Amino acid sequence: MNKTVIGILGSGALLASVPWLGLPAFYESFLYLLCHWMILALSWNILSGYSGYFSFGHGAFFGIGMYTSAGLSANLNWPFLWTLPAAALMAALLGMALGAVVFRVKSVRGELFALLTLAITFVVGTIVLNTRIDGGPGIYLNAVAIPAIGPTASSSIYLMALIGAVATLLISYRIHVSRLGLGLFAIHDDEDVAEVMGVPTFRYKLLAFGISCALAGLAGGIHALFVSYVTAGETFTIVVPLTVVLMSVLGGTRHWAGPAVGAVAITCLMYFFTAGNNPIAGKAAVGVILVLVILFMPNGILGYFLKRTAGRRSVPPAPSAVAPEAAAPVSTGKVLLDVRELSKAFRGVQALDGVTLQVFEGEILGLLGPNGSGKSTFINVVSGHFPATGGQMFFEGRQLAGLEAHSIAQAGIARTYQIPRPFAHLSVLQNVSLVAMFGGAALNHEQATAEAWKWLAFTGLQDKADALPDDLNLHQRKFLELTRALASRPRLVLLDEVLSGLTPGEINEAITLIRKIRDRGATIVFVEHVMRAVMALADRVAVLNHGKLIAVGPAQEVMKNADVVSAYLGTPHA
Ligand SMILES: Nc1ncnc2c1ncn2[C@@H]1O[C@H](COP(=O)(O)OP(=O)(O)OP(=O)(O)O)[C@@H](O)[C@H]1O
Repeated sequence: MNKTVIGILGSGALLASVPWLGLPAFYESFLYLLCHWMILALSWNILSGYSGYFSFGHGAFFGIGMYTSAGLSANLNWPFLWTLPAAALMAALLGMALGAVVFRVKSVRGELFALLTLAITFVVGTIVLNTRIDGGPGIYLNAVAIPAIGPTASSSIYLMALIGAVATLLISYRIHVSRLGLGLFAIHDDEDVAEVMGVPTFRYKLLAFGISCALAGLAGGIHALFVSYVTAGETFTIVVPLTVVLMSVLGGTRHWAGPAVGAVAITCLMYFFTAGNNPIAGKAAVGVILVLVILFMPNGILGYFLKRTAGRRSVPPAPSAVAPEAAAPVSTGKVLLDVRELSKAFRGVQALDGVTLQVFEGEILGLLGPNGSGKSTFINVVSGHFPATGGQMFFEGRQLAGLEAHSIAQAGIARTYQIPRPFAHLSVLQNVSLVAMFGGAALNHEQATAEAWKWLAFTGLQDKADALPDDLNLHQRKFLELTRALASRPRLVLLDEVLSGLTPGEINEAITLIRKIRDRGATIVFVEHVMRAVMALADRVAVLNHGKLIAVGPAQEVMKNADVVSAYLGTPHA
């Protein structure tokens, strides 16, 4: 068991002793509220903070939990503790049913997702109010037997919330340090790239949403007993989502404990002002503090302090990683990628028009063509970034058309982007190790980090391992794209204009590097406008024009082809 888990369990055990200290009941209800808001804020953060899908629907899932526990215990006489798993399950089912539809639609991201989840709160509230679930007068829980966990009724409710808070902290922490957490942070920064790098984005979002909703449902279930009277009007409001967003942003959404810090800070502040008969002043104070935090601590209180202490800590030296051993180039003549009649249309633009092309194992194939001829689209379709509109693609005999992008990455195809698209909030090392974990190499956390160091040494970026992508210059960002592609140990690498924007010296360096990549056993398809690089590297070239393949063969021959000359220079005027 690691120190963090021991710390969480130890603090929980200490707080669990409070009911036996003989303190006034006031302390228990105050501690109850702290735990209650901690569960809600931490659970919201698991989807919204980690993956960036801002949900305003937490009130709906919390409310479903409240009504499930209230209905089952007060109307159907279930023992109260039995109602809690049901509350969590009902909330999770609603969340996952919603996610199963919404997460498939690319356009429902950002503010649209927030609005949609807010609308769900009101829809669920209206249904509950106008059906037998509530029926109008609400549900009373006065007659429900409170499970005797502590010495008194109020201490029992507090202990239930404490157990929930400890469990939520443990779950939040475990997700943060797991593959799921890393995948969610990648989704936060660039979901499309995360998918292309091998992260199963749909499954991860759905799982995070399910866990988040289940915990909100649990908090709702316990809260039903705490308030002992449940009404739709007070449950399905904007208060819960707004408060948890404030708490999480205040504490820091990128840290597993940030929302807990925010929950403690805001609950204490509100309690302080309410106890002094100044609840309005308390709300104003929370607002002012939040504005100050957003302005001066954009990563929240915890993010701010962690950054400061990290700055003071000496950065551990990079392990003495050596670049991977060179494997013998494999030029077997075997077809690695077999593309047949591939087409892609974008509303009226036929970007690829029946392209048939074979890529042989161990070769470097240059993909050429004038601007807008379909080169990047070819890479986008083969890597699964865009679905094809027609045709077939076989990689090592396996059909790629119809596969999701993460499955294509896991099959052994890696790519770079013409304009580098690193994960902005992950360090250079994390950017590379993430791909080693999720891509074709499928390594565990430790192996992936070691693999990332090796490839950073190979591309000369090891001194930048702790930097954020924004701190890199263009040359380094292009090399980071390359390093990420290599860390997945791909059998096919698709390079999209890695040389554009580089100086002549940097281009020479990149040419040497691309040769080394092939010498390590990978097959390369590269899109390039820098002709001296094409001539120096390519075994064969293929030329596209208006989405059609017009020539393929050795570079010297193809560049003399009349169709190619006219595609680049135009047809001579009579
Ligand atoms: N996402 C998109 N939506 C609509 N049209 C697109 C999209 N991506 C590409 N296109 C269109 O498809 C055609 C081919 O574009 P593509 O980017 O593949 O060309 P390219 O050969 O890579 O060009 P360049 O050398 O300038 O990068 C162009 O007409 C382009 O405008």
